[in-house]
Amino acid sequence: MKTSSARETKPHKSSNITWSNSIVTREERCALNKHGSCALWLTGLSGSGKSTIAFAIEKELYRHHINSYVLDGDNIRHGLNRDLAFTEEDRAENIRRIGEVSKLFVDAGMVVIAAFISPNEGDRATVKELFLPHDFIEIYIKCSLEECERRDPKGLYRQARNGSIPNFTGISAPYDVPVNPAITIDTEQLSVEQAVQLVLDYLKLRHDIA
Ligand SMILES: Nc1ncnc2c1ncn2[C@@H]1O[C@H](COP(=O)(O)OS(=O)(=O)O)[C@@H](OP(=O)(O)O)[C@H]1O
Ligand SMILES: Nc1ncnc2c1ncn2[C@@H]1O[C@H](COP(=O)(O)OP(=O)(O)O)[C@@H](O)[C@H]1O
Repeated sequence: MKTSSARETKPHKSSNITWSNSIVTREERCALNKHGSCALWLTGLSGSGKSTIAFAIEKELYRHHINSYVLDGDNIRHGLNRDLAFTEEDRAENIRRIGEVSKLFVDAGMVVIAAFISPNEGDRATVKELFLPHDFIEIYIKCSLEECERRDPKGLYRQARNGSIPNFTGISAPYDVPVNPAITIDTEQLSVEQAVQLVLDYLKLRHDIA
């Protein structure tokens, strides 16, 4: 396991700044929404099924009148994180920023679904520390490299294998398998519907969401 973490990558540069408290609390926002808030953090190889499952969870939560929003790696890299590439440092910064954005969503009273490869255990642990323990739910989207490569939905593995994409996770860049995820979804064994049900069942245990 590598030792770098998102926090080490970006030190706090600002000085002379204070914190302004809002008058409306998270609890009041949740009361207005009629449900609690949390972060579902999906991690896994490219092609493992993160986006597919994230959007399916969002749809199911919507059906249950639960306000949720997907932050998806590819999409976020078109905007907020368009300045970042796939070096170890840029991935750490990518994950740090998404951790902070996810924290804002949770404070806003929503269920945020973050779907990022987030390959580094240290970076994921740093994000986890931003949250109260039960507000951060790490979900390992498990799928063998062989199957991800067979699916190759965007043709990226083929390009990584022929050398036209450097630092490709699983091929030429590492992926740290989560040590103790709250939920493991093996997409070689479970359908998308079963995966969504697993997450919804987990959320039911909290009593305030699903
Ligand atoms: N070098 C390299 N390695 C891995 N992935 C790559 C790379 N280059 C481009 N892509 C595409 O970027 C998507 C992953 O972005 P993430 O922000 O989730 O990556 S990371 O968490 O910062 O590692 C990933 O999307 P998913 O397939 O949905 O995981 C790819 O489409
Ligand atoms: N059980 C499953 N769960 C999720 N995706 C699956 C499953 N079985 C097959 N797939 C397919 O695998 C691919 C996963 O792609 P995607 O969701 O973009 O993954 P990621 O976001 O991890 O790169 C899709 O083409 C999807 O249809």
